[in-house]
Amino acid sequence: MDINFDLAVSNGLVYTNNGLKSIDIWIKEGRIAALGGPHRAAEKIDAQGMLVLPGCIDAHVHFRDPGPSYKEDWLSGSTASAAGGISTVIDQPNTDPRTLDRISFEMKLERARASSVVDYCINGGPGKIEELKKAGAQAIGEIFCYEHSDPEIVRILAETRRLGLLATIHAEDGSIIKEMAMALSSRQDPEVHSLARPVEAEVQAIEKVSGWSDRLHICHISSGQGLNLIERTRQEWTREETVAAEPKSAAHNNANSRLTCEVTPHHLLLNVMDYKKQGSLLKMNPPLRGKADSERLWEGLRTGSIDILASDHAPHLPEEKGEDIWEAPAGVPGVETMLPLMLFAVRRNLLRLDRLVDALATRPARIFGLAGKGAIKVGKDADLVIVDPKRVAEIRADRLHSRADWTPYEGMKAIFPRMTIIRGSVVWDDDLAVGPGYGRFQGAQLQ
Ligand SMILES: NC(=O)N[C@@H](CC(=O)O)C(=O)O
Ligand SMILES: [Zn+2]
Ligand SMILES: [Zn+2]
Repeated sequence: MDINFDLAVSNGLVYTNNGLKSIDIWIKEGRIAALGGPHRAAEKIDAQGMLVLPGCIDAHVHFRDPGPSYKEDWLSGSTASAAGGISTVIDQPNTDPRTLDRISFEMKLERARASSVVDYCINGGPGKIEELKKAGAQAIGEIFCYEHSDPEIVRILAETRRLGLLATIHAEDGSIIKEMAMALSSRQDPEVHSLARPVEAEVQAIEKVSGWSDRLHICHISSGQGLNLIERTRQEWTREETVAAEPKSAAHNNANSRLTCEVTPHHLLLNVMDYKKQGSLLKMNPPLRGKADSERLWEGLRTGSIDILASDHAPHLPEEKGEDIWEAPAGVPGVETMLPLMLFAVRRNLLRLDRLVDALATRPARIFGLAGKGAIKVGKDADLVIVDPKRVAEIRADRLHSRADWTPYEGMKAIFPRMTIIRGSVVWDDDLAVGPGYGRFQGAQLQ
């Protein structure tokens, strides 16, 4: 028999579109070329006793490069990703300079090209949207609602929609935050951050943007009320669709796929009570809420009404975060711990494995238009995560790879992947196994 394939991943329990199967994966030229054998391959990875999942997509990371790269850069951020089973990231535009036009986009692209070890997409901010589209922006956003006036947001959403791009929204209304912050300015306890950015700010922003566009992705929802509003809006949009003269058929015209949303691990696993132990380290936007909110978010993730998990990996150094609660920068790291924490959640029966794969691979690939990614299927990129479901470990910041150098999940149990494979090459095997720049741009234009 000829050696037809470059690599075989054998004897694993493989997550296919038809469920978990004991099946061998045959890889050629970076793609999945066959499922099931027998065939012959130049190299073989024995995945006996392992789960083999599609490589995960983190649709929301802040890699700080170009910009304050002492907090993170493309190499450190992508190494953390690979170690956490993330094979593709989508980077956000609030870098320095902000990614608002072709020049700043290309500057970031060049840095990612030189350093990223995982595949990547780059979002454009609400600047020169047409230019950003041509440069290969995956989506526009996250659009920080609290940074813009209502008419500005209306204009940004209209232009984004006209150009056929997806608008991703950081839904917090600025006027509510301003008012609350003023009223609370004498308080110094960390909880004040959650009070100054109340649930109403999230609800109000979602309410507004969903009246201004009919295709939106809401980032990092934090509250039960926010989720309830998303669900109600989908129902309204569905009713409008049913009475519309032209029946809409394509999946993208369905109200459920026109209004999508994401949740972060921190809004699921942490709540305002955790300020007691971690104080201003837990300052992030949107802020932590009560336990009832987290429970409602878990429920939304389980039912699929929350489409995807995304980390909102927002690294800052602990010494910066320890400042006065009003002055501390907002954001927590999370790209490396997301899949491991959620695999442990599956073990605890908080989430089903099929929903986890849907939320970290299938749906992000669909929502962000990554046709070659998101499934173990012939023809797709051979992006695989190999997991030993029995290997439970405690999270320790000194074993993680982000320059942030701390984690809000210290001591929590998690299941880190054994190996991450991207386009048929082992990228992570308890250590980095490729050189800087292995990752490839997944944008529409410049592949
Ligand atoms: N989530 C955060 O608290 N901070 C993010 C920005 C953002 O996503 O809002 C950051 O870039 O630091
Ligand atoms: Zn945000
Ligand atoms: Zn963000």
